[in-house]
Amino acid sequence: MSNIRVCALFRPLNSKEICDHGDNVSISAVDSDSFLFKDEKEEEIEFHFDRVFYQGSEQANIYEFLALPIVTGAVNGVNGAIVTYGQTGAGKTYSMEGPSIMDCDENKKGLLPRVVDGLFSAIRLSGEMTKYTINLSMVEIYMERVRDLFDLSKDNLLIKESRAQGIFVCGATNICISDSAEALRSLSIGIANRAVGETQMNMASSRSHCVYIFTIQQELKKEKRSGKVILVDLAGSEKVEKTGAEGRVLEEAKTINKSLSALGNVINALTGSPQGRANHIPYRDSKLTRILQDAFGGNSQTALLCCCSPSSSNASESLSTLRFGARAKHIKALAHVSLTEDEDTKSPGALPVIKDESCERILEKLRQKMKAEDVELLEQLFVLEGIFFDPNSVEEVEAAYEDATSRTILSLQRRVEELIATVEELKEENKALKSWIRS
Ligand SMILES: Nc1ncnc2c1ncn2[C@@H]1O[C@H](COP(=O)(O)OP(=O)(O)OP(=O)(O)O)[C@@H](O)[C@H]1O
Repeated sequence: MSNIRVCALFRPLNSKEICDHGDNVSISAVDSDSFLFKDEKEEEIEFHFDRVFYQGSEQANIYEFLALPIVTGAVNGVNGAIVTYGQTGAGKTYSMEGPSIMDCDENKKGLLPRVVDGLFSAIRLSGEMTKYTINLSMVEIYMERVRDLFDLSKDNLLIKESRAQGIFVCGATNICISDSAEALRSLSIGIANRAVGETQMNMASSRSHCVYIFTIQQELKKEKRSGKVILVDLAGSEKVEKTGAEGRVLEEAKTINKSLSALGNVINALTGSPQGRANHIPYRDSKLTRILQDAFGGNSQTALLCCCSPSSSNASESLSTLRFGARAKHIKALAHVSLTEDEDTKSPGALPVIKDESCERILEKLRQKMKAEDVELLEQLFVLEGIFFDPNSVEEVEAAYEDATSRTILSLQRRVEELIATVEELKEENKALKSWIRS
């Protein structure tokens, strides 16, 4: 069973599209989960998704189908991510925020305010015995730098991993929210800060990924659980580099392309894993995939909303968005509950025992396969790279080891190149000195 939901969304035609191309659309609906798409050569391709939201769909229906299961999961300790993908102007931010995060018509409210309401109503329904704490952080990824949207002075944050928190943005402001109104106020501050940062850097919001992280901790007697919902409004997926862009715009486009490709590669690796064998998943190839690691891996539920313009004038970009979504639909992963550190190490429950056994089994296999000094090197590299993780398989350990060693080899190669250059410079200097002495 696949625990990723992939939906396609077609926003209404806008006035420019109508003015330039009339009401020519590239899609014709078959039913609620499939449609025919006409590409630029007028060839028809049939697409199937978990659900298709055609023009005029209700925001409430998108939330209920795509996000509600993730909200319910997060309140029960299962991580989840909701990602909007598509070209600039395709409706990603509208789907996420609605026309405005505050003061918005109830029907038009986007996923974010609905997720907030959903979290608090799930908590209300769960009874008074359980104590919940919800924290919110908001970061933006621009040119592979992670910036805190609650504190713009923190503009190059690191992504780390710990047993207790899983993947987290180190040093990001975490706001404890106690009700929907407070959450919306905080979100609107983050969104306003994003606009301030854009002006400061002369950058458009469509060129950065915006990441909203809700962490939900629950405590019942001595039992603690934690789940999180990550919402990502991705940068525009359009192929800017083909338009002859140069300078910073080209650099931005390359960086966005790289991170979206990394997202695609992670999806491919998850999709292409042969049964029963853990593939190496290249989460570390971009900040985006690293932040999403525990939302795309085993412990997660994922939702991808592929936003498209219905206009035939945008057929090429819409096709690439739909292909991305179609590929993602094959992700297979098993959701399970996150236990906090206390429970992880102290509880006599089944999971920690399984983990200990599997760790011991992995170490034993490594000892058989590798020399003692290699195992030691592996440990040192993990400390150097700040890798703390719970290996689920020998393959995972080996993949991380390969990652760390290839980066070390790369940096050693660079050092050797630098030294060769220095030797060449010294030789030249030596030659010059010798001829100066002779003359
Ligand atoms: N479902 C929708 N219903 C009505 N209008 C919409 C819808 N989706 C998008 N729009 C309108 O289309 C325009 C572009 O949408 P939006 O800003 O969400 O695009 P985007 O994909 O987030 O672009 P960017 O990458 O530039 O941030 C907005 O003016 C928005 O109001």
